[in-house]
Amino acid sequence: MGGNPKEILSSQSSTNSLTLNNISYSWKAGTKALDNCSFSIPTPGLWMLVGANGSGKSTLFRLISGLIAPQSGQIICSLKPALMLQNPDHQLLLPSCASDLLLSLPPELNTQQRNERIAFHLRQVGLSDMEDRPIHTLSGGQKQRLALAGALASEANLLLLDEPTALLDKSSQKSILDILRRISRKSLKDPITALWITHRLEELTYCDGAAIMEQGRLGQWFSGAEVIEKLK
Ligand SMILES: Nc1ncnc2c1ncn2[C@@H]1O[C@H](COP(=O)(O)OP(=O)(O)OP(=O)(O)O)[C@@H](O)[C@H]1O
Repeated sequence: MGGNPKEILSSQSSTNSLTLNNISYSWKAGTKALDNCSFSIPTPGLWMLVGANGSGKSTLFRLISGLIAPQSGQIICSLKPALMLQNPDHQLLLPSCASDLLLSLPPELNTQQRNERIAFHLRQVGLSDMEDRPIHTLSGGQKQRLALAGALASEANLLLLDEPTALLDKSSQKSILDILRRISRKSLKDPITALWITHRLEELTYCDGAAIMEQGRLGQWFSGAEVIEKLK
């Protein structure tokens, strides 16, 4: 997919973790989904995107994750991305929690290291000792947390979360938000950078910054409270 010219750069020397310069993308059907979109995420943290249906948010995530290539502009990314979707059933593949996580782990680990990593990532998302649990017995919220554990097991440090709580109740929503806030804290040794698309405005109270997507462009970063005020 994609066209000319396209350029995705990986840069360890970049001072920003993720920068997009003048990215445009039109789907084959002719829809211009992104139109000269530019922004930077300067530090790790939990960053949220809001915007009307069709404003280009999911297309943006497909570009950052490398599933499609920009038709013009430049993506500079020094992080390893992982995409998380609304419905965890679209991401979980194997029958048990441990076997599913195994798929995401780096291949060079030995058995003991794999088991330790699986236990660690399950603990990280509040699913301690659930290695042998069949996935079909998990609640929707637990499945979404397992999908998150899979992203972390793959050593991704840029999580692209496309409405990850859209199908969840309030309590499961809060547990995912709490985990994301915890693993993206700047005081950690290796904090995660999370970009989170939401239509649930109450979620903006959890973020380090939020921006509004309009007609294929992302606006400037504000606090979550400021964005809630603008959208009222
Ligand atoms: N696979 C595709 N093929 C063709 N057009 C697409 C495709 N995906 C998205 N589009 C179009 O690109 C535009 C932007 O869509 P996109 O899904 O990126 O917006 P969005 O902001 O994520 O919307 P929503 O909030 O509804 O998820 C829309 O006009 C959409 O119809």
